[in-house]
Amino acid sequence: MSAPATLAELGWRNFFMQQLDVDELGVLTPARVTAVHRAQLEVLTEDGPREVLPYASEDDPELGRATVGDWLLLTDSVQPVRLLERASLFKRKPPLEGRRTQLIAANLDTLFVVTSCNRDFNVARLERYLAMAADAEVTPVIVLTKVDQAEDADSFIDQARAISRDVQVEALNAKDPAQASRLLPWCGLGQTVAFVGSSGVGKSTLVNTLTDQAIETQGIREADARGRHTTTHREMHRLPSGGWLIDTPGMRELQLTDVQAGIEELFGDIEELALACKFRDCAHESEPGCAVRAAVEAGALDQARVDRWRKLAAEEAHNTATVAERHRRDRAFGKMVKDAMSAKRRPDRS
Ligand SMILES: Nc1nc2c(ncn2[C@@H]2O[C@H](COP(=O)(O)OP(=O)(O)OP(=O)(O)O)[C@@H](O)[C@H]2O)c(=O)[nH]1
Ligand SMILES: [Zn+2]
Repeated sequence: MSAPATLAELGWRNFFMQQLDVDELGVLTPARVTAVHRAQLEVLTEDGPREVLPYASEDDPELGRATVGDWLLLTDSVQPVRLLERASLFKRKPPLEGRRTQLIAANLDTLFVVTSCNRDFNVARLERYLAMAADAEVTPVIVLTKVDQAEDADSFIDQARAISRDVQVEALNAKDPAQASRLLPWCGLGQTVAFVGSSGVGKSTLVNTLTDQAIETQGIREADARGRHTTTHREMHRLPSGGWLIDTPGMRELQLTDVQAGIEELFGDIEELALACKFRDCAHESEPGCAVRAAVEAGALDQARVDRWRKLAAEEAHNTATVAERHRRDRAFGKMVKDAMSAKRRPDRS
């Protein structure tokens, strides 16, 4: 797995090549970012892995920061020369005003949107994922897992197909290598993919089946030069089929992003109705003066849509809380590191 890869194997293509001047061609080394840390980036070049300093373009400090999947141009120095324009980018607006946009992953080719043929299946959520993929300029593929456990897998497949004619749907048993291999056409040489979907839908199972090796949730164990297994921080992993899997916390949280905007867009009519409920904290169940229930009873509103809206809104409330909580913890940790670093640096300054 740590054997050097050619540029093409790393995902290099004309789109990136064209961004180099003739005089840069022989001099600068293209490098793909495989992990982002506070103080350094892990990259892969044709000659193997390297560590360089984080990079931010002066022209665009907001979006011009190198993230996982990005292409950088290097000299022998640890300071990258330039960030190449991206073919695609997953980013996320910060939940708080004034904070920087979070860059999640760059230069993905395919986003596998995974859901199961069971209660996880949710058309609205799928639509939201597809919208995110479109926004990032990445091709989405809907993957329906657990067909082996569903009595009526066809009805899920039909519903998924009905969402968009432009989106391919693959229905499979994630545990069966022969069926999982139907995703291989998207995971070929130099292709970069990622999996998104709720917890428990079979993302790890699919990756395991595709890589035919045990992958721990915390990190992928890769053999080092001596054949020892070491857990690396790498966030971009090579698949045996020649593709690259991007697996980062940000990617895993993608489902939670900008959900509020999505809910407003998909269920704006219901949210508006809810404003007319007698009680501000109306659960739209048995409260008197519930405008939402009244609309359902009058046949103006579909109960199934109301249920979907309530489930999504509840999920969003839960997720926002957990993300906010995690960010609080991250910030506390970040501060601790910063304090420790400045304590170490202080003697040199004086
Ligand atoms: N029978 C069957 N079981 C499946 C299938 N896909 C996943 N499972 C099982 O469902 C459970 C959850 O699968 P995971 O692969 O851990 O789900 P995940 O999406 O990675 O979940 P998180 O790591 O929490 O995000 C495991 O016990 C799998 O064995 C499938 O297609 N068929
Ligand atoms: Zn109500």
